[in-house]
Amino acid sequence: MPNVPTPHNGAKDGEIAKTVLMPGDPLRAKYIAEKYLKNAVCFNTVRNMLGFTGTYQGRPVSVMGGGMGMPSVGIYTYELFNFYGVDNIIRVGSAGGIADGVHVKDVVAAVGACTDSNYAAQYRLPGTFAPTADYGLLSRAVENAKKLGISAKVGNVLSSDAFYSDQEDALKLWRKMGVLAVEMEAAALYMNAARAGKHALCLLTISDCPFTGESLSAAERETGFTKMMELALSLA
Ligand SMILES: O=P(O)(O)O[C@H]1O[C@H](CO)[C@@H](O)[C@H]1O
Ligand SMILES: O=c1cc[nH]c(=O)[nH]1
Repeated sequence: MPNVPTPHNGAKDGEIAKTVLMPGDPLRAKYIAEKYLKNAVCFNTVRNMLGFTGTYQGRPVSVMGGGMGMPSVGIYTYELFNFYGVDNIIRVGSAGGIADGVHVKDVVAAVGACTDSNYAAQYRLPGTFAPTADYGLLSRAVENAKKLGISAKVGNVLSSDAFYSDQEDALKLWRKMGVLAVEMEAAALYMNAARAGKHALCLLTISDCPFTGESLSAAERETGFTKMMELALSLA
């Protein structure tokens, strides 16, 4: 591959598996590699955006941080899909629960990702693009969740550009549209996958609920998402 390594990823051709799990936090990537992967080898330390390849139940899988927000995840996923030959990226993120009945530690699978971002403008479409999960990955995630005894909530999420928004009522408006949770990357991941003809899925664990004040600590966010991680690994 003439484009690798890249300015953001030190991996050489062949060092990254066809399926990549992608948390925002590179330390969550390290945690997943150490806890679940056999013979994990670190392929990237550029900007401390750690990436590892190993095997899970005998199958090759990589895990790499993607950073926070759509510009960051947009760079890493673009390079993985287009320069490293990756076929599947499964985001394993944290999110704020906004719909009634969504609580901390719940697992959410994002069918679609609404967004307040302008990321799609680059495609110059004559309308509005609907960023969606890959149906094959999503349907397998739903099946595997049942087998693993995980009650995943499946629905729409919001990928927002602002964690701290000046628009106080924004989340109430998305909630009226049935949106389950808010995070900051799925829409760009789904758009990059669509444009590259590849596959993506966003799995989330609810870390806080802005309307009720429920919240997990930073340590629980780094390590406490085992159900989601095992579900994502089952898709590799
Ligand atoms: O836990 P991660 O995967 O980083 O996801 C969520 O957490 C960050 C904000 O705290 C944003 O990146 C948001 O999408
Ligand atoms: O993006 C995020 C992630 C967690 N919680 C939120 O409220 N927003």
